[in-house]
Parts: sequence; structure tokens; C-alpha cells
Amino acid sequence: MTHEHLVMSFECSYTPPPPGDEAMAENPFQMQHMHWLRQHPYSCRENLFLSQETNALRDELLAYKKAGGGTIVENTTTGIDRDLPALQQLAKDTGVHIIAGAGYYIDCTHTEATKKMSVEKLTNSIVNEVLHGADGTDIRCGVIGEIGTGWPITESEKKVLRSTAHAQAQLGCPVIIHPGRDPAAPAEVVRILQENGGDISKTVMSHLDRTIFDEGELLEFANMGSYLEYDLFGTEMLNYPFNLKVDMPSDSQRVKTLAFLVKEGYEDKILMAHDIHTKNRLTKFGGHGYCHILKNIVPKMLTRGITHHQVDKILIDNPKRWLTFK
Ligand SMILES: CC(=O)NCCS(=O)(=O)O
Repeated sequence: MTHEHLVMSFECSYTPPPPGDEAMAENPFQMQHMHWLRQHPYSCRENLFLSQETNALRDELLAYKKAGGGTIVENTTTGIDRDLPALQQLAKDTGVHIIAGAGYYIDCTHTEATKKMSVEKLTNSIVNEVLHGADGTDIRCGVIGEIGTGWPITESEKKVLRSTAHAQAQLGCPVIIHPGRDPAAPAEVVRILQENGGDISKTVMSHLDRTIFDEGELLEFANMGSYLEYDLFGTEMLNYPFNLKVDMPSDSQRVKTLAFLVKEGYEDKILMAHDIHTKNRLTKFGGHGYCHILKNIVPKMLTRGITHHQVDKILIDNPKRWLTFK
């Protein structure tokens, strides 16, 4: 799984509940509220603290391993409470390989100090997180990202993107991007990375499920050469609070898009994940957990014209190639 979170907080994305539902936000984790939480995951503060669930995560990872999972790329970067010692402990306890992410999340999580840093300083900090260790530890990150960008991309985010490209040019390492919620956002990010020496063939564009809907636009973007990640499997909601114009697809629609991309020749570029970032998606709280793709989505893919060989490419070969330093 190339895009998950195990220990993070998503407080930066709190969204007040819809009118009339204010009280619901205070009393979240009861059976009768599970549907409400799926529809409004960001409207209950407690739901945003995955960082409080380390014990549950140990069980989640053991279940993931039992279902055939070997590795998770943990995309938590500076700004959403990365906790590398906790990740190291989870990896030791469960035997699941956890690859940590270097760099910075979206603008609203950049501190004043981060905003003042030069591109050179930001580059050095990212390179240091990969080569020597991050957050005052000797635990080294294995990818850069998820690098957060919004729409339009802010000046501070552009600086981080330039630094990401410079760091990637030095290290030959994998990069993963969180794009803004506009169909034009992924291509704009790729352009900035390219102009600054980034290697697009080793870059993942995340969250395409909520970003590009038109098939022609998707193929145009795919032609730019990045990995194409569908990473919100398990997320089904009517009103996507971060962009009400977006109709969040169902898992069936996601599988249909993957089958389309395979038919168009992009089987070597597709990646998949759940991007679990709220508590309600853990099995402890009635959610789908980290095994959903392996247990439920893969069998569905096989019934929709994607072969076993192509599934292996998407879940094993493509992640392996992306994660290998050049
Ligand atoms: C943690 C994170 O950034 N998740 C992405 C959620 S989104 O709704 O696809 O932007």
C-alpha cells in the first residue's frame, strides 16, 4: 500500500458539522453514529486523532500481514504530527515494513519558520530527513511526501515543491504528491517539479479519485509520466466537504477507472491504497481497515477484466520500482 497513515492528526482539516448536527460531533463512536461518521468524518474532532490508536494499529497491521500485506508507505509529513519512534515500534512489533515520508504537508500547516526558509534550506532539511534521520531521531525516511499542495498552489507550497525536486535530483529517491482539489492541479505540480529537475517517472500523483474525472483529461495527465494513484478506496461519501463540486466515487467506480487505465496501457503506472487518516476507518470502529483492498477490491478487479498478472503489477511491481532509489 503506497499511501497510508498509521500515526497522525488531521486537526488542520476540521470542518464544523452541518446545521442541526452539532451535538453529534461530541458523542461519536457509538454504533448508531457510524453512518454519520462516514458521511462527516472531518466534523468530529476526536475522529481526527489517529495518533491515539497505536494499540489498535498493531492489530490492524497484524491483520494486514495475515492477508498478504508486506509493506506500507506511511505518508505523514511535517505538519500533521509525524511520529517516527511510534512507526518504528509498530514495524518491530508486527514485522510489517513501514516506509516513512520526508517533507512538508499543505500550506496551513507550515509554521512561520517554515514559510521563511529558503529553497536551499528546505532542500537541505528534506535531504537530511532521508540521509540522516528526521524529527531529532536517527530514523531515516524512505520517500519524500506526501508533499501537500492546495489549489491554487501557494508561494510556500511552491517553495516546498522546488525543494522536493532538488532533493530528488540529489538522492534519486521516490516522491509522492498530495494535489489540490482541481482537475488542473496535478499537471501544475508536475510542471513545477519538472522545471526544477524532478524525476516525474519516480513521482506519484495521489488522490486522483477526487481530482480528475474526465477520461480525456485523465489520459492527458497520464501522458505526463507520473504514477497514477487511486488511494481513497473505502471512502464513500455523498458530500465531499473539501470541494462540494466533487462527487466522491464509489469503490466500484474506482475499479472501473482502473480497468479503463489498464485498457489504455497504463498498467505499469497504477498504484492503489486506502489513505486511512481518520479513526472511523479502523476496524476497531467498524471501518474497512488496511485489508480492504486485498480482501475485497482485488477479487472485484478480477471480475472486471483486470488479470492476476496486472493486479500483481499494481500491488507489487509498480510500488517496488517506484520505491527503489536510482
Ligand atoms: C491525509 C490526507 O491528506 N488525505 C487526503 C484527503 S483528501 O480528501 O483526498 O484530500
